[in-house]
Amino acid sequence: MGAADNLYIKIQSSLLTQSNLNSISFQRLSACFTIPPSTYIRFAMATLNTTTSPTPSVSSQVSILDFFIPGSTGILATIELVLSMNSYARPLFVCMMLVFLGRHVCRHLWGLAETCFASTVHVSYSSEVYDMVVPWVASQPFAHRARSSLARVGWRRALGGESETQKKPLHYSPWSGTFYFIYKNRLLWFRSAQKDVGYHIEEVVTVSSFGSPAILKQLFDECRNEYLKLTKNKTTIFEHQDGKWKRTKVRSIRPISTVVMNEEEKGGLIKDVEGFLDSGARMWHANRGIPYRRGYLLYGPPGTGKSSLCLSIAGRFDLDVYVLNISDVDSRSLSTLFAELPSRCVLLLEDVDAVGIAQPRQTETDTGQAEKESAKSPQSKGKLPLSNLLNALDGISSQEGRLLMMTTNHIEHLDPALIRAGRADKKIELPHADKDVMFQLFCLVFKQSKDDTPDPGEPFEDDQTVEQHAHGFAGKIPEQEFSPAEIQCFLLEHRGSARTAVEKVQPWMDRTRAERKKMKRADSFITVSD
Ligand SMILES: Nc1ncnc2c1ncn2[C@@H]1O[C@H](COP(=O)(O)OP(=O)(O)OP(=O)(O)O)[C@@H](O)[C@H]1O
Repeated sequence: MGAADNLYIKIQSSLLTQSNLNSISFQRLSACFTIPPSTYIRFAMATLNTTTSPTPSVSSQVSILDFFIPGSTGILATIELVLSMNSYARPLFVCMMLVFLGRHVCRHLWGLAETCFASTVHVSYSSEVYDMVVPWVASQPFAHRARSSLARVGWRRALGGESETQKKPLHYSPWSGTFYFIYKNRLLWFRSAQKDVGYHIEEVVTVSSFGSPAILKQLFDECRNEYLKLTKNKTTIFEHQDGKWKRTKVRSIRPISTVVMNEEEKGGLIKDVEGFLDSGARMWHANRGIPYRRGYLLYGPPGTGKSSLCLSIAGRFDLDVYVLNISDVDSRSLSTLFAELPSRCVLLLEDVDAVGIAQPRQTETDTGQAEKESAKSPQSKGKLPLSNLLNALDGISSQEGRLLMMTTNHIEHLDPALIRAGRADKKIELPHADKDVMFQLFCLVFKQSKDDTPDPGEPFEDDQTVEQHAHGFAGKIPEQEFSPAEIQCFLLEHRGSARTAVEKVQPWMDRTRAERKKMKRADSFITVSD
């Protein structure tokens, strides 16, 4: 048995003679020497069998010392171990200890220098700044060399910076660690970490540098410019997750000319929005004490272009769209979400007649009572009291300068308070297609645009021919029977030939009517059996 083994036995025997102090010392010592506990126990048992002296040894005093100065047993044991080593092992051991201690000292010194001299910018995952900074970081050479990274699918596509043809492209960003890089001749470092934000763990990234934060601001400006370049001519859509807005999609702007509707109504709407977003409008409203907000209600049957119109308006005026899903939000997150809206944006409430708002309506001031009742009633479970929504729409926390767009298929089901003037300043109906809408939809699909690649298998039809067919097409379909979505769907099936589309329209109408009848019958069957 070597000297080191003797030492374990000596110390261990003393540890076992102590009462509850022993377990503490035992663990510390075994951790210090990285000896498996089983080996330790074997030595200890052997010692117990041979050492029967009832008087406390020097080692037992060492164990008591450990109680007062934690870790002292380990240090003393290490010293004793080093002294007992042979001439080759000792320098090796000392070197290892020096490296180990050196690393600790360096880490502490670096931490101290960071605390005293470094500037840091923190960015949380839920912030839009994250989408500006992390893609920039991921595109840097140091990120490609990072040995620890996080892989994601379709991340830059969501930013609009990638062709849609790639299937599930993978993207990597540095993850879990400190990544140093040089930016404008300055040393910067990037870190990512998980932070507990109360109800969930959120990723937070930081970028730091020594000295003034000016260099970090330059970097963040660059990231922002890149982001704006990527999202130029795009409409960014935000949805809420865990009570926070999160960018979910970036779509190409839909030109307003592609939304086919009554031209007078469309022109009126564009003019109204233009006037509202005018540079002097905010001051004009403030001077007159009128809340600087505007609301629109778009109503009509499904597939008549309500959502398309909202998106086109947002694209036309370079506004982001914030989609509020009423059935998925409680009163508390509702006010946070409203407070966090930017000053110029479209707030979209789709299908406001659908589930999600608890009825009957409470008085607007009685919000607490309303919430209690909505929680009690099984039917309204998960529903938001209407009073809360109304308060959020024009309460003090509601952001000025936002455009509210509400869509519904059933205007008759809406509470008058929700669509009163001031909340819905303009009400626009999008009905089923009339002759003009059919004509325009036909031209939209069949007229050649400069970006089209002609299909060599199909005969070329010039604009005049297409218009002639369009008149024929509109003449065959009765007004107010089919939605623009249905007509568009049919036209796309025959997009190779305008002539064929006109020829096939009658069988299509018969088929669609038969399908509707079938669905109605199935619907009434379900209702009766309910
Ligand atoms: N007026 C229209 N002009 C051009 N395209 C339209 C029009 N109406 C519908 N469409 C097309 O039909 C599809 C569905 O349209 P959209 O979602 O805007 O209808 P909606 O009225 O919002 O429907 P829903 O009430 O079911 O939400 C889209 O692809 C859109 O391009």
